[in-house]
Amino acid sequence: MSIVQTPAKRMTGGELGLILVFAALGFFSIVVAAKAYTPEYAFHAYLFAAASIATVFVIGNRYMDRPAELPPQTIDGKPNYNMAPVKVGTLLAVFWGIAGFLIGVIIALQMAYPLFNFDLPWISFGRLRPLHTSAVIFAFGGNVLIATSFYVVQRTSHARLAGYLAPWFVVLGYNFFIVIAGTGYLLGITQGKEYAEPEWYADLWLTIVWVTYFLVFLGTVLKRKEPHIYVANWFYLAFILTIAVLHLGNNAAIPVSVFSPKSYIVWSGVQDAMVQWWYGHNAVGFFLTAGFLALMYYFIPKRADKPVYSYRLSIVHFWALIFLYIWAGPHHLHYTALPDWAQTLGMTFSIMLWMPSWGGMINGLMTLSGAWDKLRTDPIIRMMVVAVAFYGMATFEGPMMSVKSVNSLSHYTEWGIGHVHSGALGWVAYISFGAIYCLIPWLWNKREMYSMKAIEWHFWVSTLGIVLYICAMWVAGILQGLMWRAYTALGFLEYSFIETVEAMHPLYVIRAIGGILFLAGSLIMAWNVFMTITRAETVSQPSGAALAPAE
Ligand code: HEM
Ligand code: HEM
Ligand SMILES: [Cu+2]
Repeated sequence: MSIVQTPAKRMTGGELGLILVFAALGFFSIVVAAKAYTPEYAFHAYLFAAASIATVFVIGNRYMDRPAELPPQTIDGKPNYNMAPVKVGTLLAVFWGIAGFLIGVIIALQMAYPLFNFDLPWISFGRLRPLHTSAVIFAFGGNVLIATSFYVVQRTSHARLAGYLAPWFVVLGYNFFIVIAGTGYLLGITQGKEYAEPEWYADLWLTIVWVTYFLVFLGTVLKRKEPHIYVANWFYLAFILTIAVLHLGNNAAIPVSVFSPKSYIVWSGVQDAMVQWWYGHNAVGFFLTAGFLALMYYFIPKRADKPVYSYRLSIVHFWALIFLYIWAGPHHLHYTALPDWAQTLGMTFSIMLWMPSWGGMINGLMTLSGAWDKLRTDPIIRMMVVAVAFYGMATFEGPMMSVKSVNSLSHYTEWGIGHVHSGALGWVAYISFGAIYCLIPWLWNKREMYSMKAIEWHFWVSTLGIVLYICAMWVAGILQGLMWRAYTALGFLEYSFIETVEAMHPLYVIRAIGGILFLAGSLIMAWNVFMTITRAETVSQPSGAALAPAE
């Protein structure tokens, strides 16, 4: 009789540690819930408690079910990639995208027809607006960035994602932050800082998740089998690191009590405004720009099967972009109490920022040189190239709007909203859609997306939506700005405020129609994603992954 020796199964330090930490957090949350000052805060404490207890059980079950050995780093000499967190992140991105666009459509309708506020505080414009911005930027954009970064860093490093539970903690912990933030807005919990609305406890949680994200990403880069760190990874690293610094600086707040959701920011007066827009502007620069440039640098060359146009240009524009963005924040505070020199500094750096921005655009577009026909034949490439073109447009418009005399017209008007959405819909969402269309077949081992025809439809329907949206907002913005500053011969204001509001109405209706088209396009994408995963033809070697990476 022979005895087969199996290694004894042991809990890893991470499993045991997380079980203990979450058990403690669950207990602590119940205490906080019981003593909370407000029912809304108690609700959040219960959510923390429920999520903590669930996590303890999930980790325990996972430990019971798993073999004694952890998954190997390589199988037959090939890296054993960890794609499950990437899959979940990608699907969550599709889900949150639709949720965020839908809320965008609702607030667009509310601006055209105030009736849509239904006299309910929870869904009034003031609460839904931050829900929209957070859903599209942090929930949709954030999941796209986390999922693609975990995919790209593994493939370009030829290494399995660092950590065993850590990648799951990042994906699920981040999405828990989104739930706390979003439900908080509906219940009226906010610290009132644009794009940084969540209160202190949500911010603390995000800090822990984000540091883990940084460690997982960096750990994977350090394990790499490739001598080079591929350019997309520099952009991801800049994004992760800078967002951490911005988040800490702009949320330096002291809570009233651990039993209260309310906190007070340590900065005061115009310093607070300056820190807020140092944060806000660089959230655009590092979340909505650097992060998505990483997508551009991986998915366009990969899909087009071409190397990046210029390696040198990518280095130059990377460092220039990082150096210049950090100083441009004051362009959000023109003609305020901020010292004049700071405003001029912000304006100057914004104008300089045009160059490295277009450096990136040129590098993205020219990657297609010699393969321009793909624009006609491949709707996925077309979507990504249009995204880069919109990036170029938004980064031309931005420097222009940062010039004080232009800003005196554009500030406070819908022009800003037009600028935001040419960047957001045209650049951020389109490059994300392109990446999702590439990723889904690669992750689920399919030859292609289920329906190319549906991608064509998505492209054209949403392009029409974007054009309606941003043209309406440009007209609205300039009209608004000119009406506000029009004087009569006697020096009185030519228009009462309500007249300017009335003039906006048709343009708001057009914007809402544009938004509905954009939302419709994303629903087509969701259907296509579902059909690809469930119905499309499976291949043993997914087409995209077989190509040599474009290092
Ligand atoms: C169906 C698509 C969308 C619609 C209908 C929509 C609609 C709106 C509306 C009505 C506002 C408020 C405007 C105002 O207060 O005057 C807004 C603000 C905003 N949206 Fe969207 N949106 C959409 C998609 C997106 C996406 C994909 C992003 C980002 C990736 C985005 C980012 C923002 C931001 C950052 C603001 C705040 C702008 C500011 O304060 O200057 N939106 N959106
Ligand atoms: C060189 C690049 C850019 C520069 C210099 C720039 C400059 C500006 C300026 C001057 C404003 C108006 C500030 C005000 O009057 O309140 C603004 C607003 C904004 N921009 Fe840009 N922009 C750039 C690129 C982008 C891109 C690519 C995006 C999106 C992906 C974007 C998103 C936004 C957002 C969200 C706001 C609204 C902030 C708010 O809530 O008030 N920007 N930008
Ligand atoms: Cu800015």
